[in-house]
Amino acid sequence: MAGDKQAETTVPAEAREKHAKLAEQIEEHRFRYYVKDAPVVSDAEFDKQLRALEALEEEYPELRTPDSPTQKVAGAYETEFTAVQHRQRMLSLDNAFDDLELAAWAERVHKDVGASAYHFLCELKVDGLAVNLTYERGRLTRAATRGDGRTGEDITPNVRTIAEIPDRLSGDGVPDLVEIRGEVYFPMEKFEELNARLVAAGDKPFANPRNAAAGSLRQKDPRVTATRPLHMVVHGIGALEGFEGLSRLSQAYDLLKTWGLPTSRHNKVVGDLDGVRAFIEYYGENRHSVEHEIDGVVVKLDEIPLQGRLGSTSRAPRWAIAYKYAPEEVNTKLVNIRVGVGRTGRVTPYAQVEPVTVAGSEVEFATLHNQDVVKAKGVLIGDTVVLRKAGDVIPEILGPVADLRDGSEREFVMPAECPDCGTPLRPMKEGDVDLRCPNARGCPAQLRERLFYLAGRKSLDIEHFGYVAAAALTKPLEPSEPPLIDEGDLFDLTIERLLPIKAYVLDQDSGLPKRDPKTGEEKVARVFANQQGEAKKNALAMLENIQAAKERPLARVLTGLSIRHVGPVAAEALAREFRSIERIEQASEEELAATDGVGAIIAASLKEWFAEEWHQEILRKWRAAGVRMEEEGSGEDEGPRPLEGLTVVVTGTLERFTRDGAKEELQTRGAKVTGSVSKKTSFVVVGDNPGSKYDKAMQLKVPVLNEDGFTVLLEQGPEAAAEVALPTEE
Ligand SMILES: NC(=O)c1ccc[n+]([C@@H]2O[C@H](COP(=O)([O-])OP(=O)(O)OC[C@H]3O[C@@H](n4cnc5c(N)ncnc54)[C@H](O)[C@@H]3O)[C@@H](O)[C@H]2O)c1
Ligand SMILES: [Zn+2]
Repeated sequence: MAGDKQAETTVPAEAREKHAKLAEQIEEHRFRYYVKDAPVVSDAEFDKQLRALEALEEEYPELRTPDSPTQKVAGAYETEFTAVQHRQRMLSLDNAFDDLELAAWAERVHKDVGASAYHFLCELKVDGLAVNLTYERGRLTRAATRGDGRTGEDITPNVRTIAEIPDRLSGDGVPDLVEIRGEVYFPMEKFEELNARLVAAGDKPFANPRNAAAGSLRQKDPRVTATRPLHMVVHGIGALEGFEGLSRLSQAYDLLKTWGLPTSRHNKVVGDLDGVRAFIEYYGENRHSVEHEIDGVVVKLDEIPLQGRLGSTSRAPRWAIAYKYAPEEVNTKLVNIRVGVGRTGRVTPYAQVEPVTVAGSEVEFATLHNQDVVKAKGVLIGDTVVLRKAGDVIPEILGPVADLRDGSEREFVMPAECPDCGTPLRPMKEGDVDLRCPNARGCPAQLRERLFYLAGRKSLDIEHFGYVAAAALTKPLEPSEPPLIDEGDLFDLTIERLLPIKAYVLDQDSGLPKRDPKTGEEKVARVFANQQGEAKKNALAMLENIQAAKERPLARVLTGLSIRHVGPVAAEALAREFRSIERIEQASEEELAATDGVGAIIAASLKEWFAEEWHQEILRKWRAAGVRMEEEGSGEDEGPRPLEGLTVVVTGTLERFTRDGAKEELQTRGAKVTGSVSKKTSFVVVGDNPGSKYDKAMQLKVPVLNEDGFTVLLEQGPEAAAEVALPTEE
């Protein structure tokens, strides 16, 4: 405050207390994280606390004492491992949470570097734990954790169990002594398996893969570590003796690779900050195509002599910065595990959590797949859990924060009966993990999901026919008889039947009634009529759109029948090959299975579907209502099919046709289009940059057509095309 000059020297007691409390909390979290490998708050929450402490010290610099958590590399604890000294200190990294902070760092570097030319080395920030490997005369003599940066824990026997880490360096120029720094990580795809094993053995599961890496490596018995699929990536060099002339870190990595060390294939040297930004953006979008979890990007000055000139603070080098991505993991409470009924009757548990915001959206539900997955994850109802939302992917629960349990948590029990219709659940086939409600016709939930799918984009695409309508038509509160007991009467719906309907307004994600945010009551609405009892515009539009949907192509109608395994792609294949529902029904299982893009499982499923009497009834009603049951132009008035019997491959870029366009031209003339060249191929059509298919055609002496030849094939047929085929060499 302006007039309060004197107060600046003394820190208010309140701030001092707040500082002490925060510092203590942070130390506690670090202990749980680095020693117990079981943090109780998310990294984002931890980072927030640390930033709050920094802000406090910014305001009252007196509080920034050397033993403040902001000034230290975390991790000086008494543990079960022998303490060992690092030859050179292992530092932490300063963070940038946005482009401004990144640019400010680059600005400082630019100033400090002076007139020298320099480059940025971009690396991925691997989410694991840091290790220091000492090699003497090429032999691994010691491995240690980071600890407080000077003293770490001796984990040599544990590290020796990691296959990727060489016991002996190979190749030329191996130095007398070198400290290799890197990150040990646990692959995401093995994580659930590990937790399943731990839970089965009565042990505590890990909350996320980073804790699994740390917990697996820091085992007293290295034989346990040996059973864990740990990996490592190198990200630095400490002490180095008997080796001269390293000028660039990127080149040093190349050298380490020749010695047999696991370096990263994702590193990139760039000339300026825009290059760094492009790298950050690229991996922001492709975060999950990397073999390990990443929580950011580390940008380093590549020139080693310049690194030396910039030096380090007490906890981090000035020549590097960690750019952190938005966190994808949060901790929240698992309020309940519910079960939902899908379109094919599959009953799946899903998690209901205390609503949290993660990766930019509010999450209240997360998938749990099936009852075995719930067990494997080791989560209990009432647990604090780690929830992960990666990009557009459906949110999932990673694992429980077992250390926060108070005994009130309870295990999830899969219900024995369908939550919607009460029918006893059972697996479809013996040995299936998934349970199903076998009441396919009468289960209102299954019908609701089928109708919603049928009205959706992939099928009949009926505008104004959404989830709420699907629910209202299948399980209204009033009248007691629903207008639809299966799909059969869909096209005969009238506005008179819709007007009296009152129903819950359902939420599409959970299938639960939405609640009024003020009263908390479940929302009930007259779905199709306004307050005067007249038809809503949307209701009339929906009915109109239902009528229009009768004209949709055969493949879409087929998709809308919700035949198991028959999605849009299989439906396309069936429509193309058989051209009417009747012919699909009459085809033998072998004929169906032999169709490109169909196969035995779909063939069997089709046979099963047609065998149901109520399915036949749906087809009869739809046919009577005028729904398209045949491909346009099929049957009697089918156009000429001059390319019937030919198999054609299209490869490379054509000028006058898109790939799909070329395919369609061929298919409407009766040719079969496939993706690979064999002896049975009649023609290969090649555009620019045709690649290996062209070579294959040459090898097998299959006639090859260029774009002009392709036009001849379409317009004049196979004989004329054969005349203009390109000469096969030799
Ligand atoms: N949840 C909790 O309770 C809790 C407690 C303590 C710490 N943490 C988390 O741990 C992290 C803080 O730990 P920190 O101080 O070690 O800092 P940091 O993890 O932010 O950065 C330093 C570390 O990054 C690692 N790293 C990964 N890839 C690297 C690369 N390519 N080049 C260089 N280093 C690389 C190194 O091990 C290095 O020690 C934060 O993410 C924090 O949220 C969480
Ligand atoms: Zn049911």
